Amino acid sequence: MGCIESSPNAGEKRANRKIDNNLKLIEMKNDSLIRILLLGPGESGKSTIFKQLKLIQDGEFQKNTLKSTAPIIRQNIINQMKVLIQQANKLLIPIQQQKAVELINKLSYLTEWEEDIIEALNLLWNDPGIQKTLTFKDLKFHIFDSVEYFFNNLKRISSQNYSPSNEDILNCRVRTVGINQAEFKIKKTSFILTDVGGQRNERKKWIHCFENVTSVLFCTSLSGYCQTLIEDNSVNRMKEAINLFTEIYQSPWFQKSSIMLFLNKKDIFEKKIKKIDLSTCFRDYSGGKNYDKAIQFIQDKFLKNCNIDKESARQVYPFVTCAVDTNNVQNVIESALDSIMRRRLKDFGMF
Ligand SMILES: Nc1nc2c(ncn2[C@@H]2O[C@H](COP(=O)(O)OP(=O)(O)OP(=O)(O)O)[C@@H](O)[C@H]2O)c(=O)[nH]1
Ligand SMILES: [Mg+2]
Repeated sequence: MGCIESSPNAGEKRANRKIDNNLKLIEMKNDSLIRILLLGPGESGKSTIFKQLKLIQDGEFQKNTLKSTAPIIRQNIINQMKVLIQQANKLLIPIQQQKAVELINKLSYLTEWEEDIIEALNLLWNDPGIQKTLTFKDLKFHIFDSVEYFFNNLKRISSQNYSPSNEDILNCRVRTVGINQAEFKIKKTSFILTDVGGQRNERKKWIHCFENVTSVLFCTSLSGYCQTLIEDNSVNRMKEAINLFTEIYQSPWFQKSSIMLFLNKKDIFEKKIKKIDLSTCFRDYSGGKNYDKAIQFIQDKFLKNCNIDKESARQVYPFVTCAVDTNNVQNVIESALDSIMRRRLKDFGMF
């Protein structure tokens, strides 16, 4: 007589599923570590996100970071004042404090500031000519986004025992040359994060980090819609970022990677959009100086070349971010990590 095998009851099925899932989890853990690659054009905020993750993980910046960043911040300040002086001359805007101009123009790399330098910087920052020149930033010339932040904190930064605050470090600008990598553990998820230089000449090095990427975190500056590239002042920054994003999305390297789109610098964008219409960049925009409409329009422009409606296509996860705001980055990163983990579980057939 043949033996009829009884089919498993609901309890057994549940138990089997649990074993299956546990095996898949082990397989998934063994598969490889999560690798996240920060990509995007220059000055979009990649390294600021990288710094934020260090801060979120460790709770504070290390002493050697504080020590090495202080002179860079002071150099940022001197260099940006030189830019303002040069642009005032170019725009034929008179500067009253000519002695201060001479002193600042003479300076090269400095680690300490003497009293006369501090005074010259103060006088120049309050000079009507420099303030007038500043109103032409973006439209006529480029200057660091953090220029106002640092000059508004000049008194503290010029003090003798100055040690940078977390905010100072996050606002400090150092162009990335080459590749930086670190391992992080946030919300029990371990991952390797790679930060690269975004300016055009740096992008040649990107290919070295393209293998086995779980997720690409593409950073773009929302405030770039009225700016041109440092590398080529005939190219609009936002248009360059959209082209780059499309290239990354379509690249064969990332066909299995999830893509996070960080529409960054929302704080700067919020102020700028009230003054400069988005139609200066996109003629087909007609939403006026409205923050939400403008963000939606930009997001659609980035996603227009991604096949997000098609079933087979990969998901792009857009986030509107402010990389200098630790709480915002923490929330966004946790949510991005959730999406990455969910996507991995799906890839391993677990839901
Ligand atoms: N206000 C504001 N400033 C930001 C934000 N994100 C970045 N910045 C500033 O923008 C500047 C450029 O940021 P980085 O993180 O150096 O840009 P990056 O993408 O790493 O640039 P590269 O290294 O040249 O590729 C820094 O001074 C940051 O402090 C933001 O959301 N808001
Ligand atoms: Mg960088």
